[in-house]
Amino acid sequence: MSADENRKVLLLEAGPDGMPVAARMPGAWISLIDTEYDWKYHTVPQANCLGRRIAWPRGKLLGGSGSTNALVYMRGTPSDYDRWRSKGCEGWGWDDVVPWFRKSENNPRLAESPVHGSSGELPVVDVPDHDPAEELWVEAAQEYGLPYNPDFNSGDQYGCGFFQVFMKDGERDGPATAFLDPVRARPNLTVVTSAFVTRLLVENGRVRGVEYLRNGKPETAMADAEVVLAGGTINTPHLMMLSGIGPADHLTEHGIAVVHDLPGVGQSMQDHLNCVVTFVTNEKFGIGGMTAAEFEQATAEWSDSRTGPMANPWSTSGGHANSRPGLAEPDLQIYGIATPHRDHARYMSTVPGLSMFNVLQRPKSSGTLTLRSADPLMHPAIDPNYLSDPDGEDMRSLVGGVELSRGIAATKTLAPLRLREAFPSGEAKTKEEIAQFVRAQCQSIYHPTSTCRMGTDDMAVTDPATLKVRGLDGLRICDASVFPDVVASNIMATVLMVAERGADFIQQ
Ligand SMILES: Cc1cc2nc3c(=O)[nH]c(=O)nc-3n(C[C@H](O)[C@H](O)[C@H](O)COP(=O)(O)OP(=O)(O)OC[C@H]3O[C@@H](n4cnc5c(N)ncnc54)[C@H](O)[C@@H]3O)c2cc1C
Repeated sequence: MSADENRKVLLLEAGPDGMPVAARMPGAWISLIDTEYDWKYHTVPQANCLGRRIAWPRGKLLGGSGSTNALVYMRGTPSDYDRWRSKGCEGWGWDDVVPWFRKSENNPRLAESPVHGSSGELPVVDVPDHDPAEELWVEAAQEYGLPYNPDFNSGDQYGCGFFQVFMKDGERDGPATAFLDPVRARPNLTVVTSAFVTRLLVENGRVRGVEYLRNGKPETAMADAEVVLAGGTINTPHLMMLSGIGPADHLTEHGIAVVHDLPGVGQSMQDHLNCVVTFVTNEKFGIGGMTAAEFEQATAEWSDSRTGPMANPWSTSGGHANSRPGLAEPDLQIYGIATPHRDHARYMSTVPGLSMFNVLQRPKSSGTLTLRSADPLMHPAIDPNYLSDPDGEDMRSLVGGVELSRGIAATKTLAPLRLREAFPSGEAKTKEEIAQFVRAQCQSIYHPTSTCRMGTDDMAVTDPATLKVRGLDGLRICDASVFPDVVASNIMATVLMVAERGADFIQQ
């Protein structure tokens, strides 16, 4: 937006300025969860997951979750965006969106491909050093029957291989470093960090500015042209509801004056659910086999030369597969992670091994985000309503995923490791026992979307032709909350595509 020097742009970010080392070091992203760089959200108790509250980390720093995530660059499939178009989002089909993906991409290996870009801000590359454990898992997945796929973003996701990442010279690159840092000195751009926006100021049907807290003190910023919300799937609808924009009955319940009745705000929420099957071995294998001294050495190597095991986010050996015969497209994204951890490495194993992720890519369940209170400091109630689809298709996919992991673990390629399936999935034999394991252990892979979804129906919040909030002047949304539904991939590449389009709409 600030490329046009006739515009003045104010960027307000709730998190602190600067990027901690753990955000820059690809192998350390997981250590940012539950820190001051995380909003530390949890779902409400999930009825179909034995009443568990499931962690939903969200990045709280410049670049948002794009500065704390696992670095995987993955687009959805052509059918995802064509479905968006057929749901009333004219201009958002695959052919329409490919140029916007290409615009921000700088992909040296795939520069010749008509669907990839080579001159954008975001470097999309292969991880320079794969661990032999990752290579072995990809070999095993091929033996199991998945074809090797050299480019998961070509429009055909099926198969196994190595995911590409947004990284430059061994360091994370992303929204903050690739897009913001290079233009931060522009005189028409002001960045204010530690600024927590608490309310939109609306007058006569037009958003005029925002109120925010800076170091605990209330401040106001007024916008001559417009306010663009990019707070993400949780915070954008939360802020709108706190400001009186949302379902009228719900706002009234919380004593908030209704400014604009928009029943779809906070509805239609989707997420990708992950079920992890862990296998252990006594062989020295992968990062799970590294000693504390070796870890220290790897960290020192990264600090000196940006190479070695810590230049790897440990999330790139994977693929897309079908949980059962008869599916038109893969319903699972799978990963072979070179350590047998639990809950995204919050709990580690005492011996080496493999974690095989099975991520439900096309969930049929959807949920809601609602207010707990009119206090902006109180977290909203996040209810993805996991595994609630009446036909039980979501559960069938994840049960199939557990069987798929077992199939890969049983290949001849992995036989020398003498893998043992760990507790608790190891105890689950029948389909019902596996389903109970899924209910007891599934977790989010942190891809929530669609709480202010685009569309033209009565429940749509955002106009697909402009990304403006429907029925209100001076307010646009540019984040994952506008997705009409979740795409079958990690979602940051699609968020950047939405942002490119949003910038273009503003320019017009
Ligand atoms: C741990 C983790 C791993 C992930 N791994 C991957 C991956 O490998 N690949 C991938 O594609 N996706 C991944 N994702 C998902 C992806 O990173 C996010 O979905 C994506 O970044 C969402 O972008 P967004 O702009 O919608 O929101 P966010 O990235 O969440 O950005 C919102 C920004 O707004 C700020 N903000 C919010 N509310 C306010 C307020 N009231 N006032 C001021 N500022 C505010 C936040 O602090 C944040 O900086 C991961 C996510 C997480 C959390």
